[in-house]
Amino acid sequence: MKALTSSSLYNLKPMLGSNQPVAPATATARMVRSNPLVHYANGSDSSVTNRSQWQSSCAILTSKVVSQEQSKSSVSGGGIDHVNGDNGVARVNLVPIEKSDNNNPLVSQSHYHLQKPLTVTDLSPAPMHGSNLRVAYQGVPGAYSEAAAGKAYPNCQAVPCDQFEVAFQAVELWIADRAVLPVENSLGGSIHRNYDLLLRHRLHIVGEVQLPVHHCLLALPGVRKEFLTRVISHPQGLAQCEHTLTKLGLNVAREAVDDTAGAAEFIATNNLRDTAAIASARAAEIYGLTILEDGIQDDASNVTRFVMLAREPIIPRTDRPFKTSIVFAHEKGTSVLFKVLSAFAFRDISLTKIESRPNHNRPMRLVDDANVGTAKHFEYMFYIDFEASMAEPRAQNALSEVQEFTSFLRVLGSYPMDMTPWSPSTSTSHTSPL
Ligand SMILES: O=C(O)C(=O)Cc1ccccc1
Repeated sequence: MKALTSSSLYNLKPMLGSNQPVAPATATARMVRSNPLVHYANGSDSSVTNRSQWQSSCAILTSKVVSQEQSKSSVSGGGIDHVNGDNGVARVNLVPIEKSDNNNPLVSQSHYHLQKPLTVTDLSPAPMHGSNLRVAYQGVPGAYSEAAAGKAYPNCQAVPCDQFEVAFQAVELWIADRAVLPVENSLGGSIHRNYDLLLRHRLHIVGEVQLPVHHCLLALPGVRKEFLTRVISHPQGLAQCEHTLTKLGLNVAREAVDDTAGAAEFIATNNLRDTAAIASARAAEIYGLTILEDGIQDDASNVTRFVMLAREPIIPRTDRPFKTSIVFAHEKGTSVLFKVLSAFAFRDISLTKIESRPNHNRPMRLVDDANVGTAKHFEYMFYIDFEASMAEPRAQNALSEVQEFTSFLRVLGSYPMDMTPWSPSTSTSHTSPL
């Protein structure tokens, strides 16, 4: 059960030329088969491929920030995905191939199929129901991100990756179709490192999932709490159970690892009888651990929000509630934030999130004062989520206005809101995908 690593991606890179539309699927098939895949039943994906209209409105709003990186990715990200549905990476081959010999057993049927001319049907975007969609997540089977992938795309193949960076690259290199990324938690707030990743890469948010997170304390069979000298988990897992661990008398060392299920796997693989993991009940099942304590999160309504990322944006719609995520920075100036907020308030657009984060590219603003010295202020990036679709004129107008006050503005995505009825977490919610 090996997760994708940056070195396994590196080995694939030479095969993934931008003018070789078939290569990614070949690489994927090989990679995916050697990796644990999780198949889910049913589901739907509203991804679309006819996106020229939406891209042009996106382009207006992001024209200030088109980077080299983006132009590169739009070259390799275009092509076949546009004509043949979101998952149809290898169904057509735009490179002319000589007609094959049908009687020749060496020529496979699927190869022959690639030579058929395009038809009108090929040009209409195929509805995407999540089937065969490869969703990259950080962690190993049993991780919450895997459950989030299953909730968003119930029919998907979840592709484990050893780091978030690798999950992003898996999508960029066509090894996966989506990446799933936890971005905030009801207890711990925003997961800032992941917001930074969103900015460093050019993937688009195409969906969100709110997942009730129900943590368990797991150990090898026969191990009792008194034996424990250490608890390991993802930093979010440790933070979300801090008080409960203390209440349970577990004043033992806490150690952070890359993901919750990875912690469970680590204990099982190394036969550690002095260590427990904070992870899901599903992780206990997969790695043969027992549940010492069930539901150890400090707050029963512990929810994590995940976003789904793709190479291309989806076309925003108005027939269901949409959310839009943006990030912006502004040159120094008074009341910019007030003006930005009023652009939404005047149009009755509700904000669901606003957050600032020091700007890595321009961390400091120095203000000289001859008499006193040099004042130093952090420069900030602002992240805003608002409840409107970019297909709505009020959202387009608000962003045009925001653009006037800002030096940098990027639409991270306009996507359907997760409207599933809310229920507190239960241990069964993680024994199988939702
Ligand atoms: O480590 C995991 O399982 C994750 O998916 C990240 C995470 C950790 C704790 C709560 C929510 C998500």
